[in-house]
Amino acid sequence: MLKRLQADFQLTIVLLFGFFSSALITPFAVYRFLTGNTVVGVLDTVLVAIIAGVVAYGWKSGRTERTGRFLVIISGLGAMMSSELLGVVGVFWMYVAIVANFFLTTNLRFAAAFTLLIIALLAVTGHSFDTLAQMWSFLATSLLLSLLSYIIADQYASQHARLKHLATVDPLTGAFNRRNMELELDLAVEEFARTRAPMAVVLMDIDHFKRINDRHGHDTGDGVLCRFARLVRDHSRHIDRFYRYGGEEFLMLLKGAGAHEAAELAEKVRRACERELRDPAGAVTVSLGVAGLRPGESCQQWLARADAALYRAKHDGRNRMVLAD
Ligand SMILES: Nc1nc2c(ncn2[C@@H]2O[C@H](COP(=O)(O)OP(=O)(O)OP(=O)(O)O)[C@@H](O)[C@H]2O)c(=O)[nH]1
Repeated sequence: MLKRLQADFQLTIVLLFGFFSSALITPFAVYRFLTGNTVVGVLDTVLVAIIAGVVAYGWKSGRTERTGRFLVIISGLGAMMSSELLGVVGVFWMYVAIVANFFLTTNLRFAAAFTLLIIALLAVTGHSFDTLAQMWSFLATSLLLSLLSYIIADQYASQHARLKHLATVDPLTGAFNRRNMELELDLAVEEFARTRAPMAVVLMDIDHFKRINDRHGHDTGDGVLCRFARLVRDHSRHIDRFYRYGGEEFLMLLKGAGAHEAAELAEKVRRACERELRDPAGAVTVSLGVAGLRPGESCQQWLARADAALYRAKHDGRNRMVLAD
């Protein structure tokens, strides 16, 4: 669970929002029932149940962004409902909804548009306010809070993206680094156990790379690594994850693809390298080992089979792809 939260910060926000909003609304629901306000009590209970259901959906499906947007709509409608039913006392919940909206989704335009819509609806209908002064105060403070929340969320998102890039990407080749690879492979094994959607890895190793360094220098070696990384990206799907495993060894994780589909991609990459990857002395080739994830297999066992396949590709003469047993 911790690994998933570490990899998906948006999911952490969704879970925290779900937990704290339910924990805060539940005592109010009980209070409404005890004081005879059954309608609001029932609505609060339904709201908590919907939030819990949506958060559970997000956790199970992994569709964090969609879940966040559902929660934006639910929290906005919930705050509007409480304002309409309870009057100015209920309006306080609008402030919680406004701040939450800008952090539950990364689509800040959607958050801003929806927030402005509910603020406008509440102000225009005017039922929730006892005086015109209250309505204008709400309008001014809620718009100011929306603006500040937007600015902070926007700043936070760009800083988070920059830090994430630094922490997860290999600066030379632009591939994801090994730390990120280990985390995502573990998550892929968990996802496979949950959904049974096929997963495969392709382990790739540039042939005689030491010779390139020795003959032409380290900078030429670096150039070959970069061109290789670009070639692999050009020949893979945008959902495939490409990591630098170490040195001149790389790994591709293919979600939703079985071993044979992965083997086709690996063969495409091999042929592309043979055709297009060059050092000053001529063609540079690559060897590849492919393994589909099997039920009950651990991450280490999966990688060991891909590694054994790569070893066979090297042993059988290099510049070839081998599918693991
Ligand atoms: N230029 C460059 N070289 C690197 C980098 N990282 C590792 N290497 C070199 O990659 C070479 C790997 O050599 P080996 O593991 O012997 O493999 P190889 O020569 O490719 O031989 P085979 O894999 O058996 O075909 C070593 O000489 C490392 O110094 C890097 O970032 N840049």
